[in-house]
Amino acid sequence: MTVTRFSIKKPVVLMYPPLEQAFDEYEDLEKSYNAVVLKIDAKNRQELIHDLKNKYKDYTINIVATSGPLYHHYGKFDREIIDLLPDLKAVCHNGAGYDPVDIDYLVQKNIPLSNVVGINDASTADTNLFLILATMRNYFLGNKNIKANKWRSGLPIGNNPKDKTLGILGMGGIGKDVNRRCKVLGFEKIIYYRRNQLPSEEEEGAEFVSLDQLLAQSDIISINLPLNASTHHFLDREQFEKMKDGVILVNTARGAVVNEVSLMEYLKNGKVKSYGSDVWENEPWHINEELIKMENVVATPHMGTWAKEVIYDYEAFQVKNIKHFIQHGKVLTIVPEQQQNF
Ligand SMILES: O=CC(=O)O
Repeated sequence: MTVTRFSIKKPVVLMYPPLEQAFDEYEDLEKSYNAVVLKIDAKNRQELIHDLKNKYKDYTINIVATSGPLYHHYGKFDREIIDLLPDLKAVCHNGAGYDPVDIDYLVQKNIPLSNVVGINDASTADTNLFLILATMRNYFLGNKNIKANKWRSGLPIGNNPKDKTLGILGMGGIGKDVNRRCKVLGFEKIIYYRRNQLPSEEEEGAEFVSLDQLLAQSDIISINLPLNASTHHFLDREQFEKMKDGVILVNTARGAVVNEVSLMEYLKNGKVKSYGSDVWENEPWHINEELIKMENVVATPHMGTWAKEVIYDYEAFQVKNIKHFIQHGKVLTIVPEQQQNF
């Protein structure tokens, strides 16, 4: 297939690495959409800035394909980088959470940003479920014990979901999938908090409560809020004080939704019994080592979407957004901050 009616005649797509799976989709972008795909190979932010000023200076880069790992290599896709791209018309992010991109600056510049919607829900909820069970039943300590030839010696006894209340903080796509999975585990009650109550068919049996009620009633709190300016350190001392003694926290959202320094105090004094998390403030290179090494912390390195099928679908979805923009001058899944403008 050759697409002929472009709203951008000679699209140039700058790609932040790494491409893991959907090579065929990117090839099609080059073949059928007449696009030039530039794959960044800079080793760090300084090199990237140097390349944008020199190696790529003669390209009219219209679209940038960003990804979570870009942040690991180059830091935020922010004003400093965006200002080096005078022909930029759209940014298509390969991820549901787009905190590695400076959305405020894109809003100011009227440049649309798309993210990936829906694809990561089930896979992240699976990780959530793993962390809930690992923390409630101490499977992670059991794993350590048996490898040290200690069987159950010194292994604290776990708890079942029976008689327990699970609180889901943030009931978007992932929160809803957590609810579906946890319903079969036999919790006494599943409650949730979000800005607005969901229609009952989307609640699927979970009960809408206020934030304070959720903090006070939950035995396990599942954190499923996106990270943005209003959710940064959403859980801090004030909220920990309102929780039940011995509460368990599980986080597959973003590390910085929790103030990790305060959390450590509450993990040490036992108010928080354990913390299961896939996400960390300042991941991946500057995570709080003291926190991840604590006995009552189950830590995984952001594996919520780390499944071959999800990565392929993410990349293919990103390409779909790019193609749509090339053809129609619009992205398919504009982020909430820009929904009124595009
Ligand atoms: O963390 C995963 C994502 O934002 O897609």
